[in-house]
Amino acid sequence: MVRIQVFDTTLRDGEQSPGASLNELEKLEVARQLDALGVDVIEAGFPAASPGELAAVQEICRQVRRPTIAVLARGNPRDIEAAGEAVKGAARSRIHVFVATSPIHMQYKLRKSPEEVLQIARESVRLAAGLADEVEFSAEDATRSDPDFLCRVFEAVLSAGATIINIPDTVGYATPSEYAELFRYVKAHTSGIERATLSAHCHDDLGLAVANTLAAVEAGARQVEGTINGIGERAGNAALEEVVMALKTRQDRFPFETGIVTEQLYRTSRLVSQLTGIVVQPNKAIVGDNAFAHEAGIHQDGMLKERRTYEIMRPEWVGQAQSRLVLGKHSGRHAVRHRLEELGYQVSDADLAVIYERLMQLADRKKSVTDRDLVALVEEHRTVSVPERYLLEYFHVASGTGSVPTATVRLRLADTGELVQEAACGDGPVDALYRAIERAGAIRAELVSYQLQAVTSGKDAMGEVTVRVRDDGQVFVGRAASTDVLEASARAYLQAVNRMTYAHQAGAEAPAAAHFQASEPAPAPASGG
Ligand SMILES: CC(=O)SCCNC(=O)CCNC(=O)[C@H](O)C(C)(C)COP(=O)(O)OP(=O)(O)OC[C@H]1O[C@@H](n2cnc3c(N)ncnc32)[C@H](O)[C@@H]1OP(=O)(O)O
Ligand SMILES: CC(C)C(=O)C(=O)O
Repeated sequence: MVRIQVFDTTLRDGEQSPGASLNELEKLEVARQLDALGVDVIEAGFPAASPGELAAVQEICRQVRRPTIAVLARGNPRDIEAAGEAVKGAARSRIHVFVATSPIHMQYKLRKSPEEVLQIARESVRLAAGLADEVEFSAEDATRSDPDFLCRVFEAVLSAGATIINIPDTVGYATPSEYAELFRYVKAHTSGIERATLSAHCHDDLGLAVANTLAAVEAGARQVEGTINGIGERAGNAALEEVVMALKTRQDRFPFETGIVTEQLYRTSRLVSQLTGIVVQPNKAIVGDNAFAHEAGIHQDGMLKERRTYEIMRPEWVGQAQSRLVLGKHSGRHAVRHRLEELGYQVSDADLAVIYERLMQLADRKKSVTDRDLVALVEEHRTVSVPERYLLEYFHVASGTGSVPTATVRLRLADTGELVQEAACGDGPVDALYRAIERAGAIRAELVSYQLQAVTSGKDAMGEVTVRVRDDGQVFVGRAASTDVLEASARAYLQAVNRMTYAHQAGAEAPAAAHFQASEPAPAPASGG
């Protein structure tokens, strides 16, 4: 199978991302990881830029021996000699010479005529050819260059010793069909081009870098250039992990192989992100945290039945741990049941219906629902196993500095359907709430303890309230969780009271899990709350 060469320029073009500069040790660490990833060429830097850059490249050449080490140079003797000096210790070296060929670059930036540019390109490549194992030539801004002039330049550099011809879309201007057409044109109109490897180097100004790279491969490119996480000048370069996985996943379109150990992609992405400080967006293809996460119920159901319904790649292929079914307001019952089973809970359809409804209410209030949230809902539901006499219809609590906490509560009495409403003041909002509940339901219970704990962290964390009430020497427990701690407090209290009432009515003890003997050491009662 034909092999596509993977040219990684994270340490050169990637490092041109604002704020992404790496020191010598960091560059070496990335180079080692790129070696483990299996790239064919590491473009390690631009030696003429600074003595530190030159030293970093020299160290990479000494220590990273499998891949070819390339360095970039402008078309002038100073840059090319620095490049030669930098890579002379490499196991296999490449000098990458570039000269701009578009009218706008030649006229305004280089201030040179096309003939002068052609001459510079030829002489530079000739000089470089004597200083490294191989020379790559890039016609900067090729996609805005005159194609016939481009072919003349390529013929000149091929005869001067270049063996890799790069056709960069420097400013991310091309569309996929145009870029492919340019490759076909160059192949058809440049004599000697068949001896060279054609290379694609795309920028992402219009978000087309990966698409353009793949189009170039279809049109004959046999080297792809890019960076990890797509970092690079301006909007960045083609993301190598995306290019490589497109080639691997769509073998029907791209019957090629690469030397990439794809299982190393995620780890490489994390390292580059950590060292450059450039965060990977969660929805980033291949290496983003959500790349294999499914939130919508229909998708989750499909995934559970057959993962290929919604996944074209396995997360393990790219080194991501596993697919995730994220619980949230778009989740369906299949996914909730599945997660519960993974957490060790077998639930009946009726139980699932209740837990699902509570989960949806929670998801409306909370950005993400965690396993701990789900467990809290299940535990709360499991303890609500007696008929409820008092049902909470409504509550309102007013409290603040310098005011008397006041609560209004409306309960429905299950046996008669009657609605009862009362208000009360208290030492604190919870106290006021509990007094209002007691009045509305004509309830007599001694509050033994009140405990509030956060189930998860963050501003939208669920608070879980556990309440113990005592009557006739027996202690009854109620527990409820909600993002609103007052709501959790009201529901937990009513749950304990409902159990107590049930125990009295039935003339028997409430279910074992639902009460404790009075002798159980209980936490101290809440004060004021
Ligand atoms: C498309 C790309 O990504 S190209 C690579 C970009 N990378 C870098 O620029 C690496 C970091 N750059 C640097 O450290 C510095 O810019 C250096 C050391 C390269 C040059 O610094 P300076 O000598 O101060 O020049 P400066 O950067 O201000 O200007 C660039 C000069 O190079 C010239 N130049 C640009 N490209 C080329 C080229 N391919 N061949 C020859 N000359 C070139 C410009 O015309 C300009 O020349 P002038 O001074 O005669 O007008
Ligand atoms: C030097 C070349 C390859 C480049 O980075 C570009 O044109 O974008």
